[in-house]
Amino acid sequence: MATSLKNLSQHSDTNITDISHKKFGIVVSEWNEEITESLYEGAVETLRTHGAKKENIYRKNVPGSFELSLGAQWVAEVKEIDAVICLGCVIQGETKHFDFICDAVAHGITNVGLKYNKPVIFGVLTPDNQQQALDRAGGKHGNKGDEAAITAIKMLGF
Ligand SMILES: Nc1c(NC[C@H](O)[C@H](O)[C@H](O)CO)[nH]c(=O)[nH]c1=O
Ligand SMILES: CC(=O)[C@@H](O)COP(=O)(O)O
Repeated sequence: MATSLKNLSQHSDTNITDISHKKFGIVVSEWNEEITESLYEGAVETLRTHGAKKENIYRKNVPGSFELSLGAQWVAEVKEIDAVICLGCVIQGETKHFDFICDAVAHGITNVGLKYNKPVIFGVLTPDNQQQALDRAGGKHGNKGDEAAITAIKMLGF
């Protein structure tokens, strides 16, 4: 279902796992910082609301979304980390660069989760423009960071 038809921050709180002792790594791209900081705030707020301890949430910055995969690997290889959330925003430009980044980061993040057998969540916005990004980073369509955090929690409960 398209995000425009649902809210990223509306989710069922039923069957949410006890995460009071779980440790989360959040990898944040510094490109489009205004957006990614909002995603980060949404993710942390959601984790804390559902019981995660502040001291169990670790942040790792990377320059851009293309670097999220390696950043996720550096975090996922730490055995104490239970789940990794990757946050970024890749905005379409004039060239195919957008496609290459999005493809690389989607595949890269997937491979890290499979390699380390732990949830590595794709919290990357891929909008056509800045307004679409703002709408999904705490705007009218909710917050992708919130959605990513809920996804991590649900995966820990499976
Ligand atoms: N244009 C965007 C980028 N570009 C930078 C790449 O992610 C990468 O850092 C560079 O190609 C060097 O490897 N990154 C974003 O996250 N968002 C963009 O809109
Ligand atoms: C997604 C990007 O890397 C973007 O900033 C590149 O813009 P352009 O395709 O106009 O070079």
